[in-house]
Amino acid sequence: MTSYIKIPSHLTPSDPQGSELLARERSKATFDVNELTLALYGSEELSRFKKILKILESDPILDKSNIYYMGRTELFKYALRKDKRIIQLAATHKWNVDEFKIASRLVDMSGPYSIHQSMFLPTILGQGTEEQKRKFLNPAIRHEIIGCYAQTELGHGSNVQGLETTSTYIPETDEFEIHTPHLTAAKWWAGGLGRTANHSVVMARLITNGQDKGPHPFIVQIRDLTTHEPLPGITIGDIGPKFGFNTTDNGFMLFDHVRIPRFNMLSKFSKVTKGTGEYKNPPNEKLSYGTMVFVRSVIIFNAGLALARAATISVRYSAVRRQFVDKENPMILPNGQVVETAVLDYTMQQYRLFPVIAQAYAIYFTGEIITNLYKQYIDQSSRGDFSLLADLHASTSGLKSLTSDIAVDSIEDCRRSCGGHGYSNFSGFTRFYQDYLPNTTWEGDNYILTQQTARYIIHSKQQSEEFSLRSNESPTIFYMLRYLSNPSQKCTVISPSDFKNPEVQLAIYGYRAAYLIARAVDQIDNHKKSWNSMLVEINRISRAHCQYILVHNFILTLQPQTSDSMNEKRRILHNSPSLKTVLTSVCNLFALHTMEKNLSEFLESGYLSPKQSEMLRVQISESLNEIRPNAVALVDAFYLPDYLLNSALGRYDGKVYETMIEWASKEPLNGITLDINPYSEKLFRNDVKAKI
Ligand SMILES: CCCCCCCCCCCCCCCCCCCCC/C=C/C(=O)SCCNC(=O)CCNC(=O)[C@H](O)C(C)(C)COP(=O)(O)OP(=O)(O)OC[C@H]1O[C@@H](n2cnc3c(N)ncnc32)[C@H](O)[C@@H]1OP(=O)(O)O
Ligand SMILES: Cc1cc2nc3c(=O)[nH]c(=O)nc-3n(C[C@H](O)[C@H](O)[C@H](O)COP(=O)(O)OP(=O)(O)OC[C@H]3O[C@@H](n4cnc5c(N)ncnc54)[C@H](O)[C@@H]3O)c2cc1C
Repeated sequence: MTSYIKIPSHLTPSDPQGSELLARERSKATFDVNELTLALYGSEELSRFKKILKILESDPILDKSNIYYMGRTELFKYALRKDKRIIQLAATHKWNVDEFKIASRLVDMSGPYSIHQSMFLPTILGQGTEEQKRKFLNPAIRHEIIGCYAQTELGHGSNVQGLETTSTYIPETDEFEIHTPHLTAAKWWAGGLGRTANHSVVMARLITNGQDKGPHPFIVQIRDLTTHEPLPGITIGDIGPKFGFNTTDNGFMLFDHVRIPRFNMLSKFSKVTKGTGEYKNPPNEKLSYGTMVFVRSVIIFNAGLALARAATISVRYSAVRRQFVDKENPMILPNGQVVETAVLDYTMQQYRLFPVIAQAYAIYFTGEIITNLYKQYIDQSSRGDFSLLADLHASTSGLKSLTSDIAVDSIEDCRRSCGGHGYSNFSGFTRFYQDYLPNTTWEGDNYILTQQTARYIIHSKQQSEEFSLRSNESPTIFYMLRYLSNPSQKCTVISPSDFKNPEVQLAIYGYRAAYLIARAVDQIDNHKKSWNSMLVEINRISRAHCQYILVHNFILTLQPQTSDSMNEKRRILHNSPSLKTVLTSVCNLFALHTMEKNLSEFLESGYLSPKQSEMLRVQISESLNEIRPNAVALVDAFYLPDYLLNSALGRYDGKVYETMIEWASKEPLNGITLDINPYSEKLFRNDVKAKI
């Protein structure tokens, strides 16, 4: 890339250098970073990760050095090129789906093919018959056809039952007719639809024999495979500039009585019979919503990665950035020189950043557990057993909502913790934050999804017989019986360090969730409160329940397990006392900091007393001290390479200032000739001049 300004090469940052500061931090760690990385990824995934990183880093098409200076159209073209390149590399190196996912994660830019991979393929895989998979899935995997997922409409997104696009069965020709009856039925937002896709999953109301069977998925070819023009009767466009996600062409689409073969209704679960138009019910009504459950589970895992990334940038930068001399405890170099204090040493900075490290680990572990639960569901459902679906839907909905909310808030907190440089694109936060933001809205708005979780829990509580039955089976609500059976219990903490006891933590979280649930049920059942009037409480219930799950899963991950049930990752963790010690501090911080942030609910239930809440704060401060020497090592363990971070502030080598000035010198604005004379005639084009 061209440098437009020559920077004097003899200048270096004042001592100590960033690399020296980070090296010092790393030397303080009480555990082996490589060991923790292995415990997070496992040896197989880590070696694949390293192999793929090497390929991507050295590929000129996937070079990221220019992207901070690009406008939307240029960025979109870059994203298209990089999407094509990943597909070519996947073919050359024979990557499997997991390797493809690693590459996409490292290249880190949504693109025109992203929704093809994340929603179009999974929908056909999950909802298509074997014949449909042969026809659509195989060419789609080879990217011979490119698809999108068009569910949301201009007038409806959250309310899937309210979708207006129709798909009417025509027995005479054995076809469906897809139609947009109103402007509000225009498909809107579908990623990849605007300029790229030639096929789409279209969620439309199935009408057969005059009966409306509600939204179902259909495969519709939308563009000509040779000319790439929209097919007759279909109007398509890009929806225009957005808050972020501008490397993807989100589109709109209108249908004017477009015919597709009956074969194109994805029919793994429900069918329409040739000629008679008879409708065969699915085994579970909500199976056509299956792609959303899958993507929500991925969003939970991704929230952990997003937090890890935000924490890595801000913790490393805070170790390099120095401001003021802390007179009571000055930073002294080996040569005796007193220097300004690293901002990471200020307790306020620690209080802002270390909980983000803890959130990343907590959500990462729950993400793994949910991914496994999803796999278990897929396995069982392939044998016709859908019993896990209700619980999976409830937990993925609430956790998707909670974890993406946490991530959005913490990414912004981390950005702000980097001061002014956090506002520069070179921080690595700008597009990362903008592109992460829609996770709180897509795949179900976060407030709406909490209603799904709370309703499942409330129903379970209302039907107490079924509740005790379900609570034995359900991995997510078993705690409630224990606390509901004895509502006058009190928290046993008598000194701050008692808060470190996992049993105590679980009891506090369990009691608070059970209390909120019981109170809401009382309001609904005995005071006849409407659902709408209870929405704020309902949101609280889902959050309380999901926070319990996060804490429970973290504790579970650290508990000794039988060696049979342990995979390689857990074995590494359990065989290393130093890893367990540091992660126990991280787990405590997560549980206690989250408690403090929601303190009013814990106090209100009467389980925790004001005196105990004071002790809680003392213990949080203690946990921050425990984590301090390991802060940089804990983020290093996430193993997020510079190629992914693309951040001047979060570089592994700490060369923050050298990179800032080098990247600034490449700003194209520095290279253009400007006429700054306010009276210059050249400012106006002739047509504009004529109007003056
Ligand atoms: C080399 C190989 C190359 C190949 C490469 C492959 C690479 C693969 C890579 C894959 C990687 C994946 C990565 C993913 C990354 C993530 C990026 C994602 C990008 C996403 C872009 C955005 C897309 C979208 O947003 S699509 C649109 C999403 N829309 C929504 O989510 C709408 C939200 N609304 C709803 O879901 C519903 O309307 C709802 C749930 C709010 C209400 O539904 P309802 O029908 O009105 O139902 P209700 O009356 O409330 O409930 C009735 C009953 O049904 C239960 N229920 C509801 N939903 C479900 C469900 N989904 N599943 C199961 N059960 C459900 C509900 O609980 C009720 O039950 P009962 O109470 O028992 O009656
Ligand atoms: C970047 C991006 C990419 C997307 N990609 C796709 C895609 O590829 N395919 C696709 O089909 N869709 C896509 N979407 C659409 C997305 O799924 C919807 O925007 C999302 O489901 C929210 O629906 P909505 O826009 O209708 O919000 P609305 O439901 O209109 O929400 C507006 C407000 O009303 C509140 N609200 C609504 N109903 C209730 C209620 N019952 N109780 C309480 N509060 C309520 C919500 O909380 C929210 O605050 C994408 C969206 C974005 C931003």
